[in-house]
Amino acid sequence: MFRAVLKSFQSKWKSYRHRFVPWVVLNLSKNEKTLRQVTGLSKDKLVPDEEVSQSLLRLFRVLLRSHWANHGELRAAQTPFLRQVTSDDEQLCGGNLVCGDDAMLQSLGFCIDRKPSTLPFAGTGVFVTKGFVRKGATVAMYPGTIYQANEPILLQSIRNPFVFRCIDGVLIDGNDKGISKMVFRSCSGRDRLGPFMMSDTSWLTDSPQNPLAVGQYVNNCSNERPANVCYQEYDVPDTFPIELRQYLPNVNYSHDTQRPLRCVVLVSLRDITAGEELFSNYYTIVH
Ligand SMILES: C[S@@+](CC[C@H](N)C(=O)[O-])C[C@H]1O[C@@H](n2cnc3c(N)ncnc32)[C@H](O)[C@@H]1O
Repeated sequence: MFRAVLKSFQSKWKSYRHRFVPWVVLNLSKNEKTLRQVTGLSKDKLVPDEEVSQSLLRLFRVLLRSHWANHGELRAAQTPFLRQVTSDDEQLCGGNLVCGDDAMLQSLGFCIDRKPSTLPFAGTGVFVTKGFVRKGATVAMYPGTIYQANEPILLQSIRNPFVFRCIDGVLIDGNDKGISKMVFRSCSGRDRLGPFMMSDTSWLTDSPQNPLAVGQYVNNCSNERPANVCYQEYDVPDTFPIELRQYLPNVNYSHDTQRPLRCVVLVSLRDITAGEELFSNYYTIVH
């Protein structure tokens, strides 16, 4: 009997696409109705990676332009890409600088922010605060340190509800406190390339430079509050401009990782209006 239960648990466990490890263990039998079911890994992507890239590039270009105007030291690091972004955007925006919320509203058509969840005892949640989110939009990013399947995360994972698991065993530690925070800062400092940072550490504060980087605070859906966003893996392509990587809220734990940087984005499952809280699905079963 015990063996049969264990076997069923193991097979269920293996097919989970994303999971917050401690949360799944405690809630495995709850809310079966809210499980997201997909029929194959390739079907799990709601939008193509190219669309995700386009959204990120649109936002990051606006952020870069504002950063450029406010940080004189960047001007010393002129590259053809920087020259092009600043001159293009001057024409597009008529010289008006925007940052934070405004950058998001201008480039994506909506803003998101953290606030107390509408669910009892669920702590902080993430809300659409302005504008309108169309189905299939990139609504948020899941920030944190990336651990490949064979890398040790034991200390950082103790009592940590922000450890997110992808199907290939890659883990993302999105905790913005304690040892997780120290690890992220240290890896981010290590990976800079000349004048360019390869990742953004400001998601560890109350005001992230990249306003999408709050996806770790999105709460799990329930029977009453169905999911309106879902997780989607996004491996940063080699062609992603070096000058814009400073807005990526992820960094590899190991400095010699031989694969593209893993990010996870949250994509809207339907149109979402201002005032709505975002709910994801902590469990996805791949058949
Ligand atoms: C990744 S964190 C999400 C952010 C969290 N709300 C916070 O304020 O830190 C996951 C934790 O949020 C809480 N949570 C998420 N969804 C919930 C729900 N539907 N009801 C109650 N608590 C929830 C659980 O404590 C869970 O371990």
